[in-house]
Amino acid sequence: MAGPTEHPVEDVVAGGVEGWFARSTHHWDDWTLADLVAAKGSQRVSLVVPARNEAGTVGDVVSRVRAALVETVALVDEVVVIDSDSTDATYAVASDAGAVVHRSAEVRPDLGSHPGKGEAMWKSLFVTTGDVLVFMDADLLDWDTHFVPGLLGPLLTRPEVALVKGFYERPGAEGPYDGGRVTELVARPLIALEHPELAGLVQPLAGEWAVRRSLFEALPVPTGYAVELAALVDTAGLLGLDAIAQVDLGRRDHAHQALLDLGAMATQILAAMASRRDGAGASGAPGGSVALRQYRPGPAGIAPADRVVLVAERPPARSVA
Ligand SMILES: O=c1ccn([C@@H]2O[C@H](COP(=O)(O)OP(=O)(O)O[C@H]3O[C@H](CO)[C@@H](O)[C@H](O)[C@H]3O)[C@@H](O)[C@H]2O)c(=O)[nH]1
Ligand SMILES: O=C(O)[C@H](O)COP(=O)(O)O
Repeated sequence: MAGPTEHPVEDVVAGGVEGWFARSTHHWDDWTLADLVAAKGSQRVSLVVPARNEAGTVGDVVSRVRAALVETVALVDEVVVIDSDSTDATYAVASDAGAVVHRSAEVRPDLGSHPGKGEAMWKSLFVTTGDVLVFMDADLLDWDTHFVPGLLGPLLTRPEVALVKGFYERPGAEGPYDGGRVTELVARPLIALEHPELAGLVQPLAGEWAVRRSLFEALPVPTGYAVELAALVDTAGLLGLDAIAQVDLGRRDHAHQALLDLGAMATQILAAMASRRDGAGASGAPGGSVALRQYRPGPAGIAPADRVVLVAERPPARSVA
């Protein structure tokens, strides 16, 4: 039986997406390291790794990138871990591996502190020196250092590109290009409904992406997990779709969150898109939260489990004194 979405895709997705995909989709080995070091010139590159309780994996991420891209070739100028309120040994492990480590809450304490990945990324703008920032998750299990030069390729060689998104094969229950549960059930449907121009992005939620500082500091930044989709939507709105490119990075696997935790991530993404749709709060004051009621087994049967999901956004960093 045909499913409800099985119409010819050309009837549904604007033709512009196909053109963008053809123009703006690259492969990580389209450039050699020598090409990229030459194209980099005097620009500075910062690798930023937001990390919350990633003591088991962050050391490997830092030490491998440093060995391949800082010590062997001069492509990355600094490896900065933003410790996002970790309660484990993330700070010490990352520092021992050679990263410059900052606790998110201690960066610009005058601006206050919020929990969340987006907050850590926003705070990175105040402690990094790169003209280009490359973000990478700290919980990577199956990955390689070519992710970083791959993400830099379009930024260093195409002046019109301001944001580069990674994509990869990722082992999933539904096949290698299963985007992940929130990607398939929240992000892609939202893109279909509200931002069909972004439908060419293979992994819109990927944590591996690169951006020019001049762009990232002009964007409002959700403090939680909506930072990725918001950056895509806001970049396309500000600079147009051709400011975005994507790169096939090969294969990647990461640690998986529990379904109910992904419910909180989905809530943050839906809130950020609602604020953009309704024109309220895209650069709004911090402090917003939503009560998410979920259910778990309790001693007397099913029991509600309420969690407070933070949906605050930071204003563009360049608007902050
Ligand atoms: O409060 C937090 C939560 C997470 N992280 C770090 O952010 C990275 C990604 O977090 P994770 O919980 O592994 O995210 P995923 O479930 O894998 O979510 C995917 O989808 C999210 C929504 O787009 C992206 O933010 C992620 O990078 C992407 O991997 C990791 O290094 C975390 O340690 C923080 O720094 N602070
Ligand atoms: O990208 C996503 O959708 C989320 O990170 C969840 O991914 P997972 O289903 O592979 O855990």
